[in-house]
Amino acid sequence: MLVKFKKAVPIIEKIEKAGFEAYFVGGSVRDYLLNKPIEDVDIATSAFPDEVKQIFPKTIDVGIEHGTVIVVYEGENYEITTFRTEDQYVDFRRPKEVTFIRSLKEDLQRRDFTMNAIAMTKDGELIDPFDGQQDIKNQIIRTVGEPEERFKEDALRMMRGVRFVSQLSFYLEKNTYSAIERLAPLLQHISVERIYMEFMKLLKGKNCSKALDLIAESNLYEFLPGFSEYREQLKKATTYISNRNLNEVEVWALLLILFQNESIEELLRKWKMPVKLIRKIKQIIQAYKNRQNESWSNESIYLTGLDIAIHTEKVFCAINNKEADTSVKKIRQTFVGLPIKNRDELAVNGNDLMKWSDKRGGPWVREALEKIELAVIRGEVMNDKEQIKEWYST
Ligand SMILES: Nc1ccn([C@@H]2O[C@H](COP(=O)(O)OP(=O)(O)OP(=O)(O)O)[C@@H](O)[C@H]2O)c(=O)n1
Ligand SMILES: [Mg+2]
Repeated sequence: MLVKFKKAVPIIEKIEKAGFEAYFVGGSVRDYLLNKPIEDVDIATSAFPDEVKQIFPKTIDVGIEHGTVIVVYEGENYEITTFRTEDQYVDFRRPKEVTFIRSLKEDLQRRDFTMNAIAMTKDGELIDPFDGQQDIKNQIIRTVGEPEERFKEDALRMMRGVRFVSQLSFYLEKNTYSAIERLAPLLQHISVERIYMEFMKLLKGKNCSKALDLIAESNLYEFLPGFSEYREQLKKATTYISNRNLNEVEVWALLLILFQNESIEELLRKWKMPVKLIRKIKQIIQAYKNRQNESWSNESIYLTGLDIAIHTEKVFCAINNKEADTSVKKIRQTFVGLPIKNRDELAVNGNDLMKWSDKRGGPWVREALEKIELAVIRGEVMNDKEQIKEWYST
């Protein structure tokens, strides 16, 4: 068993000693069976939250109403969630209230996909009433029971389904997929924050192209903020992205370039994307426009910045069906060879200029510095105080 599970075994033992059941469940068991690195281990138990709190000296309340208590054990936090059913769903979202139950089987039954509905005992024995292992082996994403029921309980699960296609390169089982086609409009009931989180995970997955294609083919795209008019562009994007290894920022930029949307800012704000990320994507799109007109120069790489220049080149190559490695390497080399990497590295400053010309400060200082900066970058003058002085005064 993995160290991460082993370290948590004493927790399960303590719960069992108190007369309850407890198991490893969810994504950690799935990823373990897939031989993927696991993140946090989740534990499900028949003990109710109050009972869990009585067993452990150090706990944190995070979502008692959902049955989740964090147990702090040997410096680590563990989420312990009481077995529950969620039969009073309202509005196709996760319910406000849940019913706690004592049966593992019933808890597994309300989970989204068979691969996520496998429990593991502290001895590593698997409890798998819905044949999740078989589906993992066949690379199939299948809902537990009726897809309609599972998606109506929580419509975000449709996005989770395509997100797993991207992360795992698995296939959506036929009925699961056709339910997504039918029920896609239910996504309207889900908060943007939750959709955003799933979509970002999707964009980071290695099979992102396929997942975006499914989003375009099913009707999910219509219910992604600002995407409803862009089905064709989305389809096109999937062909550009395929086998390109673009990261999530690059895919966002590529999508927006294809959308040719006037107000990128507005569209991304609908997603509640962090402003820093919005700015970065906008920079890439701006640099892409320049890149369409001329190839990279010392000056344009310097002004764009290495990071943005590389993102831009990768997007440019994807859209123009060019191999990216060589040109990205060239951008790096050019950047390394630049005499200065930013204005602070310039051998002169505003004070020098004022001294030389015996003039008082003003907007001219900035303008002059910018001129010198570009001359240095273009190699017209060395980044050396004396040489700049000479160049400047002639
Ligand atoms: N809408 C949801 C979200 C979660 N789950 C269940 O809760 C588990 C844990 O949820 P979460 O951590 O959100 O997802 P993971 O499947 O663990 O995926 P990740 O690796 O991204 O955490 C899932 O495996 C699944 O059994 C569910 O049934 N329906
Ligand atoms: Mg998880």
